[in-house]
Amino acid sequence: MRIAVTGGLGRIGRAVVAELAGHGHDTVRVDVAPMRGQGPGYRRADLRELWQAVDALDGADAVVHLAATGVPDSHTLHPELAEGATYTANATSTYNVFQAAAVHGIDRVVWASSETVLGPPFRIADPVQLPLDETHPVRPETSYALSKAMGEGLAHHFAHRHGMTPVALRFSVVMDEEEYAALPQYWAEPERGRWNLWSYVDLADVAVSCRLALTAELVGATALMIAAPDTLSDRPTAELLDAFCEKVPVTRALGAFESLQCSAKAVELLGWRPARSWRDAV
Ligand SMILES: NC(=O)C1=CN([C@@H]2O[C@H](COP(=O)(O)OP(=O)(O)OC[C@H]3O[C@@H](n4cnc5c(N)ncnc54)[C@H](O)[C@@H]3O)[C@@H](O)[C@H]2O)C=CC1
Ligand SMILES: O=C(O)[C@H]1OC(=O)[C@H](O)[C@@H](O)[C@@H]1O
Repeated sequence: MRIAVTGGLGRIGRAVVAELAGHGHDTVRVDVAPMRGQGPGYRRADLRELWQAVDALDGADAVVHLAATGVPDSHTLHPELAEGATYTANATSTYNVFQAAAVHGIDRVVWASSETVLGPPFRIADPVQLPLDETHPVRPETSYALSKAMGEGLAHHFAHRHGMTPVALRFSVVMDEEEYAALPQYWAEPERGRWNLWSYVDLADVAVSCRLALTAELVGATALMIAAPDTLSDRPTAELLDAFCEKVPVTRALGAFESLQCSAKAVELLGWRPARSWRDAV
């Protein structure tokens, strides 16, 4: 397959391009950032412009859409303005990518949503229930999360109107070996991980989830949690729940260090088997 990878020069994009190339796919990196030695594997495009998205996806059989931004609040005295810029950039780019896919008759757009659509950092409200899974209400607390939730809404429209089968992958915080080495320094302050329930996902496993989502047999728009099966913490999950989530209902028995973000649906629908844990590296 010939696959356009938006945000292909970014951190996850580079891993996805390598994963797809390793499985015999042709890739085109679509990015607003310039790439030295531009060639057939790269198209520069600012996806906030529809015509640029349409040009960039010409000739692709499928899309992995990773391009997004989080504008730092410190860019302005009024953080609401930075929030608006983040929302507009991401919601518009995601609309444009879906619309460009419709123009070219591309059915499968695999794209980066986020764990944050379900409420992290949980400053406004606690989770409704744990572990988090696809049955939890979508309750974004930030404009970045709102832009991802809007993308999930757009995906349903494009599935309904054009028969597309978009797959939203709700990545947890993406980490790699370098970051695993730094983890022990946070163990004295377990409260720091509460904002996303001590969850993470390995970069290489994320790349595999994108590849599998390109060919999984799915109907309509799908959204899937993508998190490692274990927590980032050295403390058992039951202890974390007692200490930091005592008021949140827990819907089932959990393993000793089991994640509070459940990816069982991705395991079932994609055949995704997250293979890498910080516990093997530290
Ligand atoms: N890194 C993480 O922990 C998580 C990331 N995500 C999502 O995964 C995706 C990829 O994330 P990363 O690789 O970490 O980000 P990154 O910042 O390393 O890469 C994003 C890429 O998108 C490009 N880009 C931004 N705006 C663009 C535009 N208007 N047109 C074309 N290209 C544009 C950037 O130049 C960059 O190369 C993003 O959608 C992000 O929201 C979701 C959950 C967790
Ligand atoms: O890129 C980031 O840092 C953020 O991206 C996301 O969408 C993750 O879900 C969030 O928890 C990360 O903090």
